[in-house]
Amino acid sequence: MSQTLTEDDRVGAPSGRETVVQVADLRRRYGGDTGFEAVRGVSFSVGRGELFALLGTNGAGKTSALELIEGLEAPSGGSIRVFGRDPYRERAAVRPRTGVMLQEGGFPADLTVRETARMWAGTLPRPFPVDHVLELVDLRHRARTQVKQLSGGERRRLDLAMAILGRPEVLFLDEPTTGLDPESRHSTWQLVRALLVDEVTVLLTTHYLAEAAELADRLAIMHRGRIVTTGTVAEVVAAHPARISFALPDGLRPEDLPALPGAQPPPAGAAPTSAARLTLYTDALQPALTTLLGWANGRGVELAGLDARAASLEEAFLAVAHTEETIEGGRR
Ligand SMILES: Nc1ncnc2c1ncn2[C@@H]1O[C@H](COP(=O)(O)OP(=O)(O)OP(=O)(O)O)[C@@H](O)[C@H]1O
Repeated sequence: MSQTLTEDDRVGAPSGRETVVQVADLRRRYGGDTGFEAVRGVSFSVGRGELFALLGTNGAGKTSALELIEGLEAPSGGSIRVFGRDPYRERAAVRPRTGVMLQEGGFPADLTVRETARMWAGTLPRPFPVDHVLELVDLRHRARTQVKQLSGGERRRLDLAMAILGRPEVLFLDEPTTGLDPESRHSTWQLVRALLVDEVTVLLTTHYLAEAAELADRLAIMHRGRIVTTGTVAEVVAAHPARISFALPDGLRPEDLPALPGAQPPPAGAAPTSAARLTLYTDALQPALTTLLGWANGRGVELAGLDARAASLEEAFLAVAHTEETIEGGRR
């Protein structure tokens, strides 16, 4: 059942770019009408040349949503448009313009890397030269190696090569750097950045928050089938309190400290603070720090190991993972 997009849904991506992917109230139910609903009303849009990251706890519904947007299945509710078309019903028109990197590539194990790439290139209307793509993912030196002899990380890079071989305008990357060593992960990020410069639109799922922080123009954090929070990395992080931690000077108790501006309780999922090292939370970091340092200077005490920082994406993620409350359909 497909739901019609409202006028509001048709507006461009928040960045002001042309909207390439538009998802409205997307739903996916496994096992018929009474089965489990893995995606429960997800809405977002992605502009041309933008990278949108779908983050979430295990089983949050990221892959289930991504597969629908790739056009592999029809949604049980809601609507998807890729280049203004339905990726499932109009698959023949949409598929040649997309590149898909699934969690498991599943290429024949007995073929070599180059044979695999040539075979795949043969199915595409205007592929890049095979060796150029193998070079991009640093597999040229493995071109004569059978797929079954590749390491896990090399297979992942072959999956990426196959996803970009057809010069896609939209690229779906489902956990593209899982199993890659740090160097390969960084080269994959560089490659993705180069694709973004070329105006390729990317939808990414990842468990590496650093990857999302590095690459994403905007992101959504999913939990139990819904988007709980969405925005740029800075927007998502700004909704969570900053942290100040230090060793409590000898002879002082937490009650002796001044009241800090914007003081907040510890967020859900925060590590417990120890008696020796105090951690305080505030949504007004600069005034809180000024108050604390003024107090310490006035008393002539040193706050050993003082550390003050804005919330990280990881803290925002942990808070989401611990919350039961969700915003229906997400914010845009
Ligand atoms: N074919 C299926 N039949 C029934 N339930 C399924 C099926 N595929 C996935 N699910 C369920 O749907 C939910 C969402 O799974 P999905 O793989 O989309 O989550 P995810 O966010 O991608 O998780 P992960 O981070 O672990 O990859 C899970 O509870 C999962 O068990």
